[in-house]
Amino acid sequence: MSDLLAKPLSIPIPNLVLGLVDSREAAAMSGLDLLRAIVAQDLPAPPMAGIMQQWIHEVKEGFVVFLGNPDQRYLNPMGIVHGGWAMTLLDSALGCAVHTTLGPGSTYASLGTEIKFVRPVLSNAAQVRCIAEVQSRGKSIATAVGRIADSMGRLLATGTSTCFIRPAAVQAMQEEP
Ligand SMILES: CC(C)(COP(=O)(O)OP(=O)(O)OC[C@H]1O[C@@H](n2cnc3c(N)ncnc32)[C@H](O)[C@@H]1OP(=O)(O)O)[C@@H](O)C(=O)NCCC(=O)NCCSC(=O)Cc1ccccc1
Repeated sequence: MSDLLAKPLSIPIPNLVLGLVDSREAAAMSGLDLLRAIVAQDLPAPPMAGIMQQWIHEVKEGFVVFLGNPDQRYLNPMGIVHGGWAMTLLDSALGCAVHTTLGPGSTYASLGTEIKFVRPVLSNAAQVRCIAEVQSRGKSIATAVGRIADSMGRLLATGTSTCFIRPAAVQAMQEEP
């Protein structure tokens, strides 16, 4: 994890195609395949990727890398990037790390995400990177850990998330009329 965070960043923002994946199409794919398709831009990134300037960059089972471009739109009255921006980045990355472990038809939701702000995110920080990994995966609960670093590899924040997983069979029953 630390090696990746130490790499300097110069990755341009992709020309994100924003939208929602059709729910039936999404349900037919594993979480890993769905997220890979979004990274490859074969499927659209969610609308919030454009609003927050945060997007998924790399994905493998139990592991994701998100990138984000903090800019002046996210400043709080104290002139640093609002903590919610970093929280959103971590919550997305931690949730997506868990999503990579799901089979077709399963769904998940974050139950709680905790963040520690180590250094302020500055709007001239160029680009930040968030790396998240699944720590444990049970039948219904998964935990993931992650960290955000700036373009110089300095640690900005750390976080953990607990996610609730709804297996495909249970999800299908809930969707029955
Ligand atoms: C400062 C402290 C809280 C304590 O740190 P300590 O343990 O005593 O350590 P230290 O003082 O050494 O500082 C560590 C490093 O940080 C650097 N640095 C610090 N300040 C600045 C600066 N201004 N600009 C640039 N850099 C700064 C400092 O140089 C050092 O860097 P270095 O190691 O030399 O390279 C630190 O943990 C921190 O900033 N955390 C992030 C908190 C955060 O961002 N929270 C979320 C946003 S709040 C929010 O949105 C809520 C809200 C909404 C609406 C309205 C109002 C509020």
